[in-house]
Amino acid sequence: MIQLEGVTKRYLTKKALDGISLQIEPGHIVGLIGSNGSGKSTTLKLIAGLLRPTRGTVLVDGEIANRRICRKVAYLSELDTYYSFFTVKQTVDLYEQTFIDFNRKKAEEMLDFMKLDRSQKVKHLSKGNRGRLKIVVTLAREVPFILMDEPLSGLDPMVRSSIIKGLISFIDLEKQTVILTTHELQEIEPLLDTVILIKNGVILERESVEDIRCNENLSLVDWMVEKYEQ
Ligand SMILES: Nc1ncnc2c1ncn2[C@@H]1O[C@H](COP(=O)(O)OP(=O)(O)OP(=O)(O)O)[C@@H](O)[C@H]1O
Repeated sequence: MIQLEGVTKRYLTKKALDGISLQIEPGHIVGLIGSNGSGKSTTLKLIAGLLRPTRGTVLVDGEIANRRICRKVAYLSELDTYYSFFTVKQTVDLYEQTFIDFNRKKAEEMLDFMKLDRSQKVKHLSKGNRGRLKIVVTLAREVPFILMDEPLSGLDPMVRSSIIKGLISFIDLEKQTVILTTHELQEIEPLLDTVILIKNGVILERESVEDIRCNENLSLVDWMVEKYEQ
């Protein structure tokens, strides 16, 4: 389980998160949504143990989230963090050597699914294909928590839906919890079961996607706009 209790994060004078509390139970796919600068990436980095809260606590399975939490958490950064002179295969090799939980067979299946050329250098990949590679190496890790910051960024609209459908088959919801941030609400809607809406570092709402669709009869985009305007 992921627990944030009264978490504030300041960057020098900027308050990115303002006393948020949040609990995410295992086996969910949660979307963190909100406008630019609302605090989504900061929340993921805190759970990944890459940042420390200014105030409050962040627990992953009861453990304080610090750098060692990467044993339990796979994190897909919004930035390109790979060695550009490595090939796709060498990048996957590096991940396999770094993480004992890395499932090479799953990675190979995903490389095929993503239609990635194993011999191509990362620096020669298109932005969309670099995005696919990030998804492969993140989801090939068999860890209880998967955090993805803008996993659809750079993917063209024609492939987003099919990649999202593929993602579902590579996630084991019996054992894994996924939290992702995205602005591609329309495409991501079928993947999510819960959304958490952030505005100015504060959680505005948390709701099940099914309730938004069936009870409120709204798309995710319309729901977000409505809540933001209130
Ligand atoms: N390293 C940093 N130093 C100073 N301010 C930062 C830093 N990182 C983020 N911020 C600020 O903190 C706030 C929250 O940023 P964050 O990246 O978490 O937002 P976000 O919701 O992920 O935005 P986006 O949708 O644009 O990716 C923003 O105002 C941002 O400018």
